[in-house]
Amino acid sequence: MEPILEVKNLTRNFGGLAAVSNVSMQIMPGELIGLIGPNGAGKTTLFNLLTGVYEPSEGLIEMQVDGKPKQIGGMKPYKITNLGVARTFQNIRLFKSMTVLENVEVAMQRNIQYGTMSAILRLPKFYSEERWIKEKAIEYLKDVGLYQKRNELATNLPYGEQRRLEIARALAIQPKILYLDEPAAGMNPQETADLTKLIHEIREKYHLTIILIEHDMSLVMNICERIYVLDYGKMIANGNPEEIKNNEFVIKAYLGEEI
Ligand SMILES: Nc1ncnc2c1ncn2[C@@H]1O[C@H](COP(=O)(O)OP(=O)(O)OP(=O)(O)O)[C@@H](O)[C@H]1O
Repeated sequence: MEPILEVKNLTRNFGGLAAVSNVSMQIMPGELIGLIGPNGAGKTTLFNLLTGVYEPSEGLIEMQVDGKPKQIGGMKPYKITNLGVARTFQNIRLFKSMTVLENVEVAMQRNIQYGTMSAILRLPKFYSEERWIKEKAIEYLKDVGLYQKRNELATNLPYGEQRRLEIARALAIQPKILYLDEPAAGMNPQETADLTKLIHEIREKYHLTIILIEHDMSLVMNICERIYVLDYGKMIANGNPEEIKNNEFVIKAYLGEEI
């Protein structure tokens, strides 16, 4: 099997600072990967490179598209989205004055505008685009457990549910790869446990490859099969949770912190 994503010697400089420095990664389809590292290690910058927000200073990002590797480093974000890449953000980005359902519908409409939903072309004529969007949006809301709240304003949802809504919006892109930036931030232990279950469920149902940045180590160690560790822009380790917990470079990088 070929990797769905391969990062080769990726570097991003900001002035004199290499926020991401000579990073390489190989991600297989269906993997659930953790990306960890102390504050300022370069995790968000790496996500921004992978999703087209930043252009690489050096290096390649190759994604498997139609059976061959395509260089996506430096492509516009919407083009990368089109290839089946979705993300959620550290600071939640919902349309707060829209309902929960409308938030997902809007994400789907955008996707259609960009022409990625070829499925819609195969619909019978009487089956309107609008109806199809609504049905799919409802399905995503059911997936994340927000169906009962579909008519509430997004802004009125508790924090943990807003994060779930972000995941529903990301699913509306119909992604192959899903990046989650600190999905458990601000969640209580019960919400975090529910989120863990949700991440597993959506991975199975939609055959996703998931890469998540997370400071909650118990979550990372619990659900990730493999973990990459960044420190000062460099990838210092890569392995399964047990290997990472016992890695001397990782222990040093997190000195004084609980791993
Ligand atoms: N647009 C930018 N311009 C200049 N410096 C930047 C920019 N974005 C990030 N940096 C710097 O790059 C380094 C890595 O930052 P980044 O936000 O990627 O780290 P992080 O691992 O996501 O941190 P955290 O866990 O605190 O979110 C930091 O030193 C940061 O100040």
